[in-house]
Amino acid sequence: MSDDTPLPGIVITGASGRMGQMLVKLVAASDKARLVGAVERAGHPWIGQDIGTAMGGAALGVTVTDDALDAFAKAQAVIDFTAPAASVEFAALAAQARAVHVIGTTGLEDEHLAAFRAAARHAVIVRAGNMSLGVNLLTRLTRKVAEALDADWDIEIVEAHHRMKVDAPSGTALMLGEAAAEGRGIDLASHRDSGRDGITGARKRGDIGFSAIRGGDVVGEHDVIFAADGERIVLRHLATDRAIFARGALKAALWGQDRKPGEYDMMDVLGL
Ligand SMILES: NC(=O)C1=CN([C@@H]2O[C@H](COP(=O)(O)OP(=O)(O)OC[C@H]3O[C@@H](n4cnc5c(N)ncnc54)[C@H](OP(=O)(O)O)[C@@H]3O)[C@@H](O)[C@H]2O)C=CC1
Ligand SMILES: O=C(O)C1=N[C@H](C(=O)O)C[C@H](O)C1
Repeated sequence: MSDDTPLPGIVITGASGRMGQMLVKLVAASDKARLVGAVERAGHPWIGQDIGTAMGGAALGVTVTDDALDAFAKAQAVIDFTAPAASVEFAALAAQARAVHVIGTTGLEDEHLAAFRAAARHAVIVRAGNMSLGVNLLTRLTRKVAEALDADWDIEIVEAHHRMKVDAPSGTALMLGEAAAEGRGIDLASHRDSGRDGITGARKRGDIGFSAIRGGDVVGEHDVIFAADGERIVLRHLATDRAIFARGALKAALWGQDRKPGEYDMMDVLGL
């Protein structure tokens, strides 16, 4: 007997971006979901074109639009790797359309998080600063190691990304920092040390330090360093292909179907 339930329809926002194009290709090729929309900002040169041909490939039968609500109304999920203000706007529209909203956007401030919280009263939001299996596992390991070590072990997080990245520290570095702080039983906000420059004074015991490298086409590299007198532990994740983030996001969009409204993360999706 065949199952006639249609596959979940997915809209990609920021469809011309690095992650947007990766997601368009992944969803269009998937046998678990359908690509039903591609959204870009008003005035973008791709508006009105088929997303496949705009990307330089075969037509995919989906026209790029700037009417997000109209696109979301035809979808079961929205995958959104754009910019903080855009993701806030999309969260309200996805909630209105009752579509699952998967948010990969980073560089978020408290005001953006509050807007997501409000939208999640009406719809499912799955958000993570990193959607890859490897980084989410690293996050768990970081928490575990931080739990086992006291403040004689200085925690430093070093990240490297491509020259076009606009936010620092990366969303992943902050995720790792939160996990380290949780493991140690402290609050990250009052122990965060990012942006050292000049005569900074000696390192403050118990702080969690962040350093960011930007250059070339680095997809994403994260080290969590636990440094004590005479020894160091380094936990490392290297991303060499953005497909890892796209695969995680699609998994989240499918996982979110039929869940209760609320905020979820990749730990929920991956069962970690
Ligand atoms: N959570 C994760 O696993 C990952 C998260 N990211 C995060 O995803 C985000 C995007 O990264 P990346 O793809 O490299 O960035 P890009 O700059 O390549 O892409 C962002 C896209 O979003 C579009 N956009 C911005 N504002 C709007 C809007 N209001 N309406 C519609 N489209 C809009 C941009 O259009 P325009 O060019 O016209 O501004 C652009 O096409 C970043 O925050 C990054 O840190 C990235 C990888 C993995
Ligand atoms: O901007 C990127 O490229 C990435 N952003 C995310 C982050 O800020 O951590 C995830 C990944 O590292 C790539």
